[in-house]
Amino acid sequence: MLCQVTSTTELRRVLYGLPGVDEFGARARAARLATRSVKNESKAAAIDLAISMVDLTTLEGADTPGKVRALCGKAVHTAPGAPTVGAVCVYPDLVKVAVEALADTGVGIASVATAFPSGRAPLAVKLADTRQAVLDGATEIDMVIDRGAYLAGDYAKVFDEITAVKDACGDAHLKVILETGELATYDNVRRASWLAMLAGADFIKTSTGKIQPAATAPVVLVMLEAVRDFAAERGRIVGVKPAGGIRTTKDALKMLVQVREVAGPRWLDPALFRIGASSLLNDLLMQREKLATGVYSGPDYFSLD
Ligand SMILES: O=C[C@H](O)COP(=O)(O)O
Repeated sequence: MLCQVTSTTELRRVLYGLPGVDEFGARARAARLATRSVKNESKAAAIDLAISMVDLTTLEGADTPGKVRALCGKAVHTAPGAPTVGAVCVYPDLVKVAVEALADTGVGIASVATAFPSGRAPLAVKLADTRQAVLDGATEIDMVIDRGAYLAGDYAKVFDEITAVKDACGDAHLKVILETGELATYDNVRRASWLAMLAGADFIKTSTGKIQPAATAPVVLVMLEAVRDFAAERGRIVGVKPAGGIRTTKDALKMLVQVREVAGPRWLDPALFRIGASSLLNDLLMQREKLATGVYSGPDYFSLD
């Protein structure tokens, strides 16, 4: 089975051949799944799984080396007996700081190369940004697609950019951010998911966290369907990363239910599902503590996200 397409004509044929998304159906199914709760006896394991899936993120203009070091400390020392997070996610110029702070911890180092968050830069600049981040030690690259080109129907340009960035990644994993809040329709979300996967994405990611709406339940559902169908039709497993506005344990656990029910249990693994979040970890740790001791320790007990 072919994972990738070999011509622009084939790319358009595959993308236009995708069935349209039943918007009402997607919203209704997402809402139905959101009413399902994780059973109490499985909750502790689900919270630990969610912790291991967090891409602990700081993407502010005011980020400092000290802030990144503190974030890395938190990524590793979550709570006694708790797993580390999946990765920290930082701007490219702070990758070296994270590499030093996370040496020998097994925590991934993700970086938002490619002129994040707008993606508005010449390809050569995006490739240089990517290569430098990888050279500095990033193990995962979160690239943004060119939404302008996508919305203008120039799928070949978006495809070529993703394949070029994938090439520049070398051994680093590539997460492709669709910025679904700017794609306007669920059909676009499905088509952009397929485009990214055909171009070689290791993960498809909803959002930069800078645009609303971000990781809504129906959008995540459409993307989970896309990776499931892509695996069935093309034989390659691609991960999913919702990001943006995910702040509570309740939201994270609802996502795990969606993952299991829509994509399948195989995706309940940090190698295939991540949650990009700047302020989710504390709530996961608080709920974990509450489950173990019966009492809330309060937000002051934990360092700030
Ligand atoms: O990639 C991750 C996002 O930037 C995080 O967004 P957030 O600050 O809303 O959690």
